[in-house]
Amino acid sequence: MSKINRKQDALDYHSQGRPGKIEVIPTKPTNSQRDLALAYSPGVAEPCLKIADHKEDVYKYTAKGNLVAVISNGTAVLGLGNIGPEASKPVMEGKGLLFKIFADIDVFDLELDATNVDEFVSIVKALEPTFGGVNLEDIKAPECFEIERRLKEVMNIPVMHDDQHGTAIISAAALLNACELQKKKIAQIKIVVNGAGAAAISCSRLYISLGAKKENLVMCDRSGVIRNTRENLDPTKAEFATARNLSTLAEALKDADVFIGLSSADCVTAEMLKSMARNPIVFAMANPNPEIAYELAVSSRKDLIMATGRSDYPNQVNNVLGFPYIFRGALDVRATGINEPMKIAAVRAIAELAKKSVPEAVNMAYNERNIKFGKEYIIPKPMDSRLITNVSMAVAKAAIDSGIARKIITDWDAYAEELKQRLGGDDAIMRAITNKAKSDPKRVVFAEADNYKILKAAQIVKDENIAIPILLGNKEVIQQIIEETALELEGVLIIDPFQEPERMAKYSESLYQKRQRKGITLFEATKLMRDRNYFGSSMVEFGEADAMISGLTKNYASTIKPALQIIGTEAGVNRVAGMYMMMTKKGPVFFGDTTVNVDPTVQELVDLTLLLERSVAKFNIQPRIALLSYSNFGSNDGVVPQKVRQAVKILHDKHPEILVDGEMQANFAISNSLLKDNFPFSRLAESPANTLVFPNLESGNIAYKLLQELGEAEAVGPILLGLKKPVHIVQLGSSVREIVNMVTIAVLDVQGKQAGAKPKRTGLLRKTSKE
Ligand SMILES: NC(=O)C1=CN([C@@H]2O[C@H](COP(=O)(O)OP(=O)(O)OC[C@H]3O[C@@H](n4cnc5c(N)ncnc54)[C@H](OP(=O)(O)O)[C@@H]3O)[C@@H](O)[C@H]2O)C=CC1
Ligand SMILES: CC(=O)C(=O)O
Ligand SMILES: [Mg+2]
Repeated sequence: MSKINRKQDALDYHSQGRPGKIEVIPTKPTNSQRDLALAYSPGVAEPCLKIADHKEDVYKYTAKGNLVAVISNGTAVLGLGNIGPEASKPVMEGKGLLFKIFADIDVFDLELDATNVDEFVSIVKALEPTFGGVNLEDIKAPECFEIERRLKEVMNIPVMHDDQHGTAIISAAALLNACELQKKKIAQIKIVVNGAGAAAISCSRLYISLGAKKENLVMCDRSGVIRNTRENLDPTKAEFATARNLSTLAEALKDADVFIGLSSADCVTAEMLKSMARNPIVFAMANPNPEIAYELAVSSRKDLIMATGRSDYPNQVNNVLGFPYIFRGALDVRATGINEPMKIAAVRAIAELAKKSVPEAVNMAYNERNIKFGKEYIIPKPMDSRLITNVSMAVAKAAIDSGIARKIITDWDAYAEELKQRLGGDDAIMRAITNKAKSDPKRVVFAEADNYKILKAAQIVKDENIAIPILLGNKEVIQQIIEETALELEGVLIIDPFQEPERMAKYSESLYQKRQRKGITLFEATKLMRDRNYFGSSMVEFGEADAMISGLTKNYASTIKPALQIIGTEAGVNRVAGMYMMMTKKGPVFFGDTTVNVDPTVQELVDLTLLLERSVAKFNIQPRIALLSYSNFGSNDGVVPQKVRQAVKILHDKHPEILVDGEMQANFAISNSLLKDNFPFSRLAESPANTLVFPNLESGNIAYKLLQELGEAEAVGPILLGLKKPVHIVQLGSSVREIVNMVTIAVLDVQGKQAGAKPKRTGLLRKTSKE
């Protein structure tokens, strides 16, 4: 069941919404007649003429310099074999996605119906005017060698067959580090390479150029050990044919120090590994499944270092660690190719990075306390944001030093900064937030667990280790949905309030104690407790869960009421509020209040601003707050501008340490220059606001919904602010992704509250002065 389910998830991931994984997005304004006249005819003729005069200007006026072609003919797709160009497209789109998120490189993936070498070479050669670089991918050996050699000869842009050189670079970095840890000298190690294709041949060549001895290397293909007595060997296999009297992989592995697998799944046994020399190194890199399963390998002996190509085990030796950064460095200096010094520089940079102390973000990303150089960390993790600076800069320097750069970098600090900036953006923050949640997952009770979307979200947060779900509802109904939809929620606690008389009584009594002077009798409290929002809130109140998620099937008011009655507000806060984190192209922007306070007074606006300020700071973001209206600093005298102006005055007087200003119009708040040019005195003149306080619920609510629906931003929220313990309410009809995001926020909220983060300032409160 589990496999079917995972497979279906992968299919859904690719097919849902816009099919596939990538799209093309314009980078210039396109909203007026003038824009179009510039973008296309007649304006476009001007850059055409410039480029016609001076070809190099193509880098100045077009996207060529940041555009890489990922090209395959589908003849060696992962370890799946010759499955054809169409079937290779998901992998190529996947590479496009990785190029973009890890190095901000744009990709067109091109799947060619061309297995003939001449035809393939002539098609790719003709593409040179379009691209800044070419990543050849999943093209089988031996054709791939000739294809790459010929293209490098005739093209003047970087061309790299990644299965050859990317794999060689990454695995060489890992091999150098593994040798160091196992106290082996590269010149002496006995290496067995299983596979004699694109990856295996290039890896072997690179190991030799780093000091390994060809006579110590034995290579195998499907027919076993490649011996120099074999007939009709193609020249690349012949290069590694051995004179030793060996025929099978099992024989070759006896007393070997290193196993390099670049072949196919499950062709190595535990017995074979047991026969290797002491402290062996095993890189089983076939994708998607390695030559020997990770668990089987590590249980075969204790002294080995084990790596695979997979992301779900330690030591992922996968070319994703290299290609984004190698091309980034090559493009940035407009290198004419990717040569040996650039490859060696990448090897060294990757190997060295693994020995440096790991930033907290990387520990968080992998939910580990202290990742450090050792047998289970021989190579950096793909989510390590230092890769872009360390590897790209090393590659760029090597290109300049070896004389193949057409653009010289002189200010390396500025280049490092530029590289870091490329990793910004909305996904980066959501990834960081998710990683923080994973570092210390919490128990989250789902009040509406008899709903497929909720169960699906529970499955995801469980699988991703974001939270420990607790499901509330009728057990049979929940089990039935789980079975019908093939979800995997074994071991997850399901609680049916009706089967919990003791809890019911305890919670009802507590509610009665809290509300007896507000019109609730014990009978009524018992009746209310049948509502799972009351029951779930009580679990949170009694510490039997850390947070509750609800609201998918009920309106906001009826979900928030139980939380307010049972849990109540933080000390000093007498009014909760709702905030959205809008993931915009300019980064995250926080909106408040979007869900609770209909028409706040001046003081309530002040309180709301303080609550938002504290909440945004918890995301490790310095809040830059604009109080919005339809007027700029007194330019209009309406009731709303006046209210906002007064709130700003109070904030400036009483909280001068907060970066807040207003009243101002929304475009002035978020523009880079409008405020500076027109109101240079503003406290926000230097850079745009990231937190927007709306004058009333209407405007906040309309603004976020418009942005969301127009596809301008993903909305994460509403994040309920001001409750003593975390209850978060998703919007009626939210998507699974939105629910998962909300759970992530809820876990973060628990972490913040449990860390004893005492409010620096109280939020929506009137008791500020007493605190
Ligand atoms: N982790 C990573 O980053 C990367 C991993 N890989 C993996 O490496 C593998 C090979 O890819 P690539 O070189 O591009 O493909 P190729 O098609 O060019 O080469 C495949 C080679 O593997 C050999 N082979 C296949 N099955 C076996 C087996 N059971 N025993 C011995 N040899 C076998 C083939 O032998 P024969 O010549 O007899 O047909 C051939 O030599 C794939 O699984 C791929 O996923 C590739 C690139 C990067
Ligand atoms: C990772 C990769 O490129 C492959 O397996 O082919
Ligand atoms: Mg590949």
